[in-house]
Amino acid sequence: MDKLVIGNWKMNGRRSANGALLAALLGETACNRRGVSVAVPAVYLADVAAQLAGQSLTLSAQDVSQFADDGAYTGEVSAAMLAEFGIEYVLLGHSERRQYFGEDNRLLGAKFDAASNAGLVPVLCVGETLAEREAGQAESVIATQLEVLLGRASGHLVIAYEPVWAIGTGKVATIEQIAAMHAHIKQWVLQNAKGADSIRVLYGGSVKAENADAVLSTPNVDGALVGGASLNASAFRKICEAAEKLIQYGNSQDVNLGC
Ligand SMILES: O=C[C@H](O)COP(=O)(O)O
Repeated sequence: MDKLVIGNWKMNGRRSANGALLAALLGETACNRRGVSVAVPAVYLADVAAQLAGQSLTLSAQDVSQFADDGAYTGEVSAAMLAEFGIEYVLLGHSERRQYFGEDNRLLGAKFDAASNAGLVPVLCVGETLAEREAGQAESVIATQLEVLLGRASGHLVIAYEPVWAIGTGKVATIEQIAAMHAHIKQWVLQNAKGADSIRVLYGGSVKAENADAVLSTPNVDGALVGGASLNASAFRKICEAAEKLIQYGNSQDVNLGC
C-alpha cells in the first residue's frame, strides 16, 4: 500500500541549510526512496534539483502559473519551467495561497490544466476552517473545493486534505475526523470525477513524528503533506519511517472504491 510523503518547506530555507537538510535526508533509506518528495521554494529549485540528481527522493513545487505559455507574466513560473527541473508533484490551492492570494476554483482549474499538460502531478489541497467545521459545513466546503476536478479527473489523482485549523497549530485532527473526511473525498471523486484511474488522499495538518503512525494507518490515508516537521531531518525521517513500515506490512483497512 503506497504511502506518499511530501515535505512542504513553505517559505523557508537558505542555500547552506537546505544542502545540509537534504544531505541528512539522502543518507536515510526511509527518506531517499520513491514515494518521498520535498516541495521547495522556486528560487531553490536549481540547487535542490542538482543535489537530488540520481537520487530516489524527488523534487516537487509549491505552486505553478496558470499561464501555460511563456510571456509577459512577471514573477510567474510556468509548468514547462518546473518540468525542466524534473518536478514530480506540484501543490495547488494550499490554504495559505487561498488565504493570502485569493486562489479560487477558476484559477486553480487553470493551474491544474497547466500542470497536468506539462506532465506534472497536481496535488489539489482542500480544507475547511474551524468556523466552517464548527458550523457543520466541512464536507460541503470540501465538495465545493473538489469541483476543480469536474471534467479534469484523469490518470492518478492526488488530493491533500488539510484542515486549516490543524495547520501549524500542533492540533492534529482526530483519527475519526481524518477517516471520515478522507472517505468523503474518495466517495465524491468516485461519484463526480469518474475519469480518475486512481486517487490518493494525503493528510496534512500538524503531522509529527509522534502522531505519524496513527495518522498514516488511518483508513483511506494514502500519505502525508508535512509542513513544519519537514524542516527537521530527524522528525521528517521518523515520519518517512512510519510510512515505509506501512508499505512493507500493508494497510488493508482502506475502503475499496474501485478507482
Ligand atoms: O503543507 C503542509 C501543511 O500546511 C501542514 O503544515 P504543518 O505540518 O506545519 O501543520
